[in-house]
Amino acid sequence: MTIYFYKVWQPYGCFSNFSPHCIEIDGTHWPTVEHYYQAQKFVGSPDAVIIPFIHAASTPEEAAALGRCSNYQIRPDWDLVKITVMRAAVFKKFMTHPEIRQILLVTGDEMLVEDSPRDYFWGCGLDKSGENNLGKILMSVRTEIRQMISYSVISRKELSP
Ligand SMILES: Nc1nc(O)c(N)c(N[C@@H]2O[C@H](COP(=O)(O)O)[C@@H](O)[C@H]2O)n1
Repeated sequence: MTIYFYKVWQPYGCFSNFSPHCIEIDGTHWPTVEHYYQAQKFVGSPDAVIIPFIHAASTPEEAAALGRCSNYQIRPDWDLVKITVMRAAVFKKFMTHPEIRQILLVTGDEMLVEDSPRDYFWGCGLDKSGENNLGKILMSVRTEIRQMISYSVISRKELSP
């Protein structure tokens, strides 16, 4: 059975990048994956001054609005790096928070799909034909964490709620 997720307050809302699960990457603390992801659009760009404002945004929605503002110039290699950037952040989120790691692992081998009606890249889009790259990342993170458990890189005990 395919598992659809989208908004934070809906079932499996912890799979959304807008969920309130902080991450630390390269020594910087980010309130959500969305804050980190949106800020990375401007690393090395002429508009890098926007990064601290995205970092300080009071909600992920605000961070996303700043990151999507067409007045600011995105780094030229963004399309090449955005999947790698997103995967690193999503992996960090599920390594940091054992309670949602457990939710992810309990989905077994089910297909995970971001049910965004507008986003055909990260989600499946309105007609479900989208690329679902966020769902693919979550499934790949799930596989990686499972492998780490079987190699005992993280202990089974650590996975107990
Ligand atoms: N929960 C949620 N609410 C929204 O309004 C969304 N658009 C999304 N999708 C996420 O948006 C991010 C993509 O942003 P860009 O289009 O690249 O600026 C990404 O995190 C999607 O998962 N989710």
